Amino acid sequence: MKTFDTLFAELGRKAVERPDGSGTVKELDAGVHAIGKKIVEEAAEVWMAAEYQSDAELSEEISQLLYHLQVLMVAKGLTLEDVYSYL
Ligand SMILES: N=c1c2ncn([C@@H]3O[C@H](COP(=O)(O)OP(=O)(O)OP(=O)(O)O)[C@@H](O)[C@H]3O)c2ncn1[C@@H]1O[C@H](COP(=O)(O)O)[C@@H](O)[C@H]1O
Repeated sequence: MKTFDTLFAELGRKAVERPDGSGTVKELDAGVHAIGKKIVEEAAEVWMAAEYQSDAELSEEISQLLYHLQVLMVAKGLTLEDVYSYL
């Protein structure tokens, strides 16, 4: 099963290798402003799912929010340690 750390490593590789068809590359190219908007959108979907949808749907929305947060981390050049140091 993929974890937060293994997904982050995968996204870092995508950013460097820039494979065709990667949604991550497309999102990175769109820039921090666009990524930030996606994060806000996904956060709202998490909120709504928590109030009105199933646990499975909530879990999926949370996974998408985590993904977009990771894309922002890659876009800004942050490492996992940068974030973990505040946990
Ligand atoms: N975990 C994810 C992941 N979670 C969410 N998303 C993207 O986030 C978006 C989900 O947003 P929405 O629910 O709003 O769906 P949508 O409205 O149809 O999406 P858009 O129209 O905004 O693109 C979709 O575009 C998904 O492709 C993800 N895209 C990729 N990954 C993983 O990231 C890795 C790299 O992916 P690629 O860069 O695409 O190869 C792979 O392991 C993927 O499984």
